[in-house]
Amino acid sequence: MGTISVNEMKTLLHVYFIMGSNNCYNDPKEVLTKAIEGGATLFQFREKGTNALVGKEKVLFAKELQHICKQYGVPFIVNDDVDLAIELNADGVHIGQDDESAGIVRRRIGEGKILGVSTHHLDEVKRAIEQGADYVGIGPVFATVTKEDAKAVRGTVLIREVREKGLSIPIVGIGGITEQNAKVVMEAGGDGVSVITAISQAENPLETTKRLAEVVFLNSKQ
Ligand SMILES: Nc1nc(C(F)(F)F)ncc1COP(=O)(O)OP(=O)(O)O
Ligand SMILES: [Mg+2]
Repeated sequence: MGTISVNEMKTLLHVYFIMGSNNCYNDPKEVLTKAIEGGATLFQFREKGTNALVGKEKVLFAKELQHICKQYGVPFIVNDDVDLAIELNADGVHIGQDDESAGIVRRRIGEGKILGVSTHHLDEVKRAIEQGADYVGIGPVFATVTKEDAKAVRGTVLIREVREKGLSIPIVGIGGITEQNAKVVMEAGGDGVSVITAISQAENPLETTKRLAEVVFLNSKQ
């Protein structure tokens, strides 16, 4: 199987739920199930930070969430941990600027897997494209409560800049995104929004995801 098409990747990025065990008050398996039933189009397993699971517990937890994604046909992406992604035969990986280079990770996972890269400047976006990324995460768009070492809030400046340069790489915004502010990400040229807290700590993850999906759909360029 070759790399995913740009249009298919853009569709998958519409409502990109990201979660780890330490992002939830309630049962993470229940939260993920509700988010998918509410319309989440892609899931990223991001187990890191305070009280994150490690070792065998992390692998078992990842397998449980991967099983839920498989039941609903939602691709399962692993953050940072390329070895775990390969071990689980995950649908892809997401790496940051401090991880292995995108070129090396692309060679390790092969052409048929999804490769996402975090970017904060135009040169990082161009390098990600050259090295085989299927999408880029751009942020933090708004202040984030989740990522302890987040970079400066950038708004949608870089999303606009990438589009003004005529680059069609699929883009997902990240950082403090909610149903109230998701529209600006789409208007700037984003293909979707990635969300942790707004869904993982929602009173009703299904309804919250549904409303977020509606905002994205109404403002999607596709
Ligand atoms: N995890 C992410 N997912 C995305 C996605 F595009 F998928 F929305 N964009 C950005 C990040 C942040 O990635 P990174 O800079 O490595 O930090 P961390 O590993 O702490 O998440
Ligand atoms: Mg990372």
